[in-house]
Amino acid sequence: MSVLEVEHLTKKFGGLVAVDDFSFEVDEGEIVGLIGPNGSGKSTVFNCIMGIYGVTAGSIRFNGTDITDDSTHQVVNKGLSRVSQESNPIDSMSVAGNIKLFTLPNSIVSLRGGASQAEIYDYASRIDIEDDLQEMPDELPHADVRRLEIAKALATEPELMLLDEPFAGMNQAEIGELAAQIERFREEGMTMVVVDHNMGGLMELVDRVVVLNNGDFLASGTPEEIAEDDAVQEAYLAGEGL
Ligand SMILES: Nc1ncnc2c1ncn2[C@@H]1O[C@H](COP(=O)(O)OP(=O)(O)OP(=O)(O)O)[C@@H](O)[C@H]1O
Repeated sequence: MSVLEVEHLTKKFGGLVAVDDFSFEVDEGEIVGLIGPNGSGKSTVFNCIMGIYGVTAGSIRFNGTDITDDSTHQVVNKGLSRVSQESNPIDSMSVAGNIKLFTLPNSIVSLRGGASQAEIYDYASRIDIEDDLQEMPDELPHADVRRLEIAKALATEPELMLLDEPFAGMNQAEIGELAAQIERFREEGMTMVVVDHNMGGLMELVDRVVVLNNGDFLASGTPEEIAEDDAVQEAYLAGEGL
């Protein structure tokens, strides 16, 4: 069954068409790679799914329910979470505090709530930063700051996680470790869409790759098929290559 169905999605910024009648689906338990050259619309697709941008046209369904016009808060409550390209921890709060913030009820009148220490430890240990819980974010190495972003997303208990360039700035060993952790999330039952510029960290990880070019669907297939696809090669020729 499809967990996520994006149909004929279009997003315009003034006269600029960032996403142009783009459709794709994600099945339960899949890890799908969403790739495309710089500026092809990948992050905009994620922002539309998460209710951060209103869509110009098209529809988005999650577990069969229309979420096209939902707010971000509603989308997260339904079981979707996004790890953004930028890390934005609150530097005056510990790693544990940053994770807890994502578990607090979204209401100004709530005085209680949020995850217990044991739950926070559990979220952190799923991405191997449980030893960093008392650290401040600006004391952490880059890879752990990125892992904190993932822990924050895990803290909303997502069924489907959207990861925007999770491997950016990581060295080969860190990429391998993170890929193994993402694989573990799948074994725990999570479905994922991973955005990247190229196939680098994705080749071994994803079941299927969807390629965006100029905001439009270009190709879909296994990583091997996509690596050999002539249209994809051509789209990347002007850029950094696959
Ligand atoms: N908030 C915005 N306002 C205006 N234009 C935007 C906005 N967000 C994105 N765009 C434009 O939409 C197009 C798609 O951008 P987007 O960031 O989605 O691409 P991308 O594939 O994620 O790129 P990258 O790989 O470089 O992150 C680009 O031309 C970008 O300049």
